[in-house]
Amino acid sequence: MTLNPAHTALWPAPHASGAVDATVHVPGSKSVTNRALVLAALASEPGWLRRPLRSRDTLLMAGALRAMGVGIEEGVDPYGSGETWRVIPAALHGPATVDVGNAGTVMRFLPPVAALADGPVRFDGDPRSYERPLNGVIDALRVLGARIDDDGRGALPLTVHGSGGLDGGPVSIDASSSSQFVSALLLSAPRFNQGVEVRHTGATLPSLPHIRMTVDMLRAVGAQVDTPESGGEPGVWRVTPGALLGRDLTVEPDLSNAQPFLAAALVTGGTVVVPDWPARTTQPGDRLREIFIEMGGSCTLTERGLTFTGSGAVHGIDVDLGEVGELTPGIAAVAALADSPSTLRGVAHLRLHETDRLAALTKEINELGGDVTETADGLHIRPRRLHGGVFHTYDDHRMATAGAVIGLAVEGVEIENVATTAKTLPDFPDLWTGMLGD
Ligand SMILES: O=C(O)C1=C[C@@H](OP(=O)(O)O)[C@@H](O)[C@H](O)C1
Ligand SMILES: C=C(OP(=O)(O)O)C(=O)O
Repeated sequence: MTLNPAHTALWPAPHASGAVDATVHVPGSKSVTNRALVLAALASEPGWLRRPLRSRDTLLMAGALRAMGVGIEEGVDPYGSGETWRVIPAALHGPATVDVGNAGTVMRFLPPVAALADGPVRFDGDPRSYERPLNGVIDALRVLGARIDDDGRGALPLTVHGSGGLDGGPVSIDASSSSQFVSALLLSAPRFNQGVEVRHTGATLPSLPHIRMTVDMLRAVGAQVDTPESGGEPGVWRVTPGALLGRDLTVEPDLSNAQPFLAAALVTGGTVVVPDWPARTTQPGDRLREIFIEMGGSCTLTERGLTFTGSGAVHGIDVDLGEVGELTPGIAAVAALADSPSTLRGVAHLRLHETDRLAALTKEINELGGDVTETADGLHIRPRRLHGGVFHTYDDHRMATAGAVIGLAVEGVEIENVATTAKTLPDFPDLWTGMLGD
């Protein structure tokens, strides 16, 4: 076996010589881009995405929809709003093959779309994608009328034998391992004959803001959705069948990808401005305005964007991150540099993300001299004086950006496979050195 040099290469994480002072234009949200692509593909007329994220996860989503017959024309808006994709819906069909990579959004959101296609759609992906839970989607689709061939593990690889439509109706699922099970069923449901009623039966439900994002985006394209928050039963979402509109949507910056840059301001006592930070959003990254303030920063949100400033002091935090799990690696990195211990709770499901993030953060921070222990549902982090060394990333974009944050404060940190940031932020190394003025 030959090793891919990109995966073994070490990237010397830049050490900050002083307080950062930068404006960072953060590319579009992965979660918004991939939902918008699915909804536009299922609409009854063409739609546009402005400033979509162009990264591995979103290109996989676009490629998969194209394989099922959808037209996606990539272009640049002549009037200056940047990259624009035109999505032209079509009758969905197999045979098709979908490479999900290791994108949760692709592996979960597309099997319901494939059930609406006419013909077989084969799903495969990176080795890690075989280990990520998909049972909630597979079992639910079978209840709703789909035929699926899998190997019985409730995971990839699998083939959805689409018959050009799906009955839909009521279904119960345990989405405690991923909110994406709920989002997946809701996104395609306007096209199911009876819509859907999804009832979550598990004890916990992670990443609620991402389910709200699904509901908001469905409503924005004309779907009727009843939710627990709109007076419905707790743990139950209903989508009425109906045609979806083609819309012109400008994608917000990815606030979870803004995290390492805000963290840079926090740990160096500097200032980072993120233009176009939305005044109102369902993105979980918006919670950083509270969390990083509690950890020592301050911020103002104006028409210019978010201005985040570190005070020079970094404090530990005791916080439940269940709703905003994808922020955990970046918060753990800051916590390792703080002046007091931290407890991060509510994120047991991170063991099933891109990698086992709780194990990976514990091992990598401890190998730099840290003192992190795993708990049943999170991490306990006692800050120690850290030293340089290799920070392994396990093909996890957020491990790479977390390591870069530590590298700002600790000399001699080298990130293995920084190229893995291409999953959601291919420009990361350039944006990072640009922020530091190199
Ligand atoms: O729906 C989405 O866009 C996402 C939902 C969350 O997944 P989980 O609920 O599986 O954590 C989040 O962690 C992921 O990065 C994106
Ligand atoms: C968990 C994540 O991604 P995915 O969409 O692959 O689940 C993430 O981006 O942190």
